[in-house]
Amino acid sequence: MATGRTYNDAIDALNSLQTPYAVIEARRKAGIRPDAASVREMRAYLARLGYSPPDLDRLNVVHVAGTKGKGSTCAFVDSILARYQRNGGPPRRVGLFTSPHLIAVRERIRIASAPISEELFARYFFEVWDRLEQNRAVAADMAAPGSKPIYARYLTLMSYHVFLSEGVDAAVYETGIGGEFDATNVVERPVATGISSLGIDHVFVLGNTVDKIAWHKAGILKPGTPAFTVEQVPAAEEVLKKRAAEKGVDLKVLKIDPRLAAARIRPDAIFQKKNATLAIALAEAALRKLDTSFSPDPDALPQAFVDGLEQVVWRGRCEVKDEDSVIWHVDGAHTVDSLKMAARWFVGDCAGRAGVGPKVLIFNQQGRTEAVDFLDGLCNTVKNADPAGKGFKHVIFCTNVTYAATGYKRDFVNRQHNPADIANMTQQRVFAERWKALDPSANIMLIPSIEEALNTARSLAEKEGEQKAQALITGSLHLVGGALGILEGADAL
Ligand SMILES: Nc1ncnc2c1ncn2[C@@H]1O[C@H](COP(=O)(O)OP(=O)(O)OP(=O)(O)O)[C@@H](O)[C@H]1O
Ligand SMILES: [Mg+2]
Ligand SMILES: [Mg+2]
Repeated sequence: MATGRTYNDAIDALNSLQTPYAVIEARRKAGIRPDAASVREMRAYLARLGYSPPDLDRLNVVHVAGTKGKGSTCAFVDSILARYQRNGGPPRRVGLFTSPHLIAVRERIRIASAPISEELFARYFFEVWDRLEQNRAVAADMAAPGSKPIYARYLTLMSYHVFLSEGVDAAVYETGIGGEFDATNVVERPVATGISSLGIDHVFVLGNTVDKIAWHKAGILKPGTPAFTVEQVPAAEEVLKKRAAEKGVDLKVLKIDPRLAAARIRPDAIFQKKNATLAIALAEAALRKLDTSFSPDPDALPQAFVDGLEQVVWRGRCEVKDEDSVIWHVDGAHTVDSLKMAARWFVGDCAGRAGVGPKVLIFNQQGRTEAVDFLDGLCNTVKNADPAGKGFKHVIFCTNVTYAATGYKRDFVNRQHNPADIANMTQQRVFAERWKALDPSANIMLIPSIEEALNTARSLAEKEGEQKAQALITGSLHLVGGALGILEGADAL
């Protein structure tokens, strides 16, 4: 481990906690999946830090699981609570914990909607590090003494320390993977729980059908805590209801909130209305607990709610950046369903602009072999929306390596993928093959880094046209974060 104690040192130390590719592969082959031991382990680390699960009650946690829309829902809740507080109500300080990060690791831990500073991150990171070292013997029966939790668990643990130390009294938590065995599931008495849209993702860990996946997500439901979800496919809804009943939880399945008619949410799409509906219910449940004078109006949203929904900032999702030669459409979708949403949003936005130039796709997804099946919906949605049936003119498959010359930005170092696959662009070749079958007329390119992919799209646009090219960057939040970092300067947050 590095001897310094700067933010960069903290990120290097954190990266050393990533499970290496070889270990992941060995586990996968042996069929080892996370189980109840992971939450036990989190409790042990919490004890080494000097906390017990009841201490987390001070955070008044709003806990969100789901396949898609978790982060968006959490950002809405955070934004609503922030506006409510500015109007003079509680909470005093709102914390937000999300994953993954887009541009810098510290985005995952926010206070008052802003990522904690590099200084604060470094300080708390090493406080956690030292306490874990000093208290190796504590709860040694629940986690190996001397060990540190893996990356995502470390950040979860650290977030509790940050929020408790900084006087946060309402904290919105996005689960990492699943729910039942997720690191965030050490919280025992959240003030509200929510399950956003369910679909297929993380099949190795969670299972390959939506009912198995629903089982995991329902693991965050807690007796005595108000629980909400949005309308789901029947197989998922059935499991959620069954598990809720087993726990004695009254799970409310929400239809799109009619009060949303008063708020202009972006994008104006059903999926986002579902996220907003869930967020409203969660914020209302949290405020009932935090503010005895709060009582929801069934007919209208308070202004703070409307403002919170309209002014939320949730980067990397349905973003447009208008440059001289290219209009960049940026969205971090990375499942079959969400990529269809992203494609629909892209064609809708292009259709709303005068004089649309050639369409360019920049796509990547690393480490998931099933990602090749993401392409069909993406390709067809764009082709079908065009009166002449034309799809993307240029299709660029790149890696998630940020820069051509210097490689990964520190915050994006990822030891969980096979380095040989990245060097050989193995996955990108499979994508190219599939796209050729889907749309033989497309100009398909393999480009080794995000920086070069953006430059290629720009120079194609400059060479070809009077009209601006329309580029869609999607498939991976790492790709999108890297691209935004380059488009805005590396420290843009
Ligand atoms: N309810 C939804 N249903 C389907 N797609 C959605 C939904 N909400 C958001 N999306 C799409 O998924 C992308 C990611 O959204 P968000 O960050 O809210 O999800 P998430 O659940 O936090 O995902 P992850 O943590 O796995 O990246 C968005 O850019 C959008 O394209
Ligand atoms: Mg996910
Ligand atoms: Mg997320």
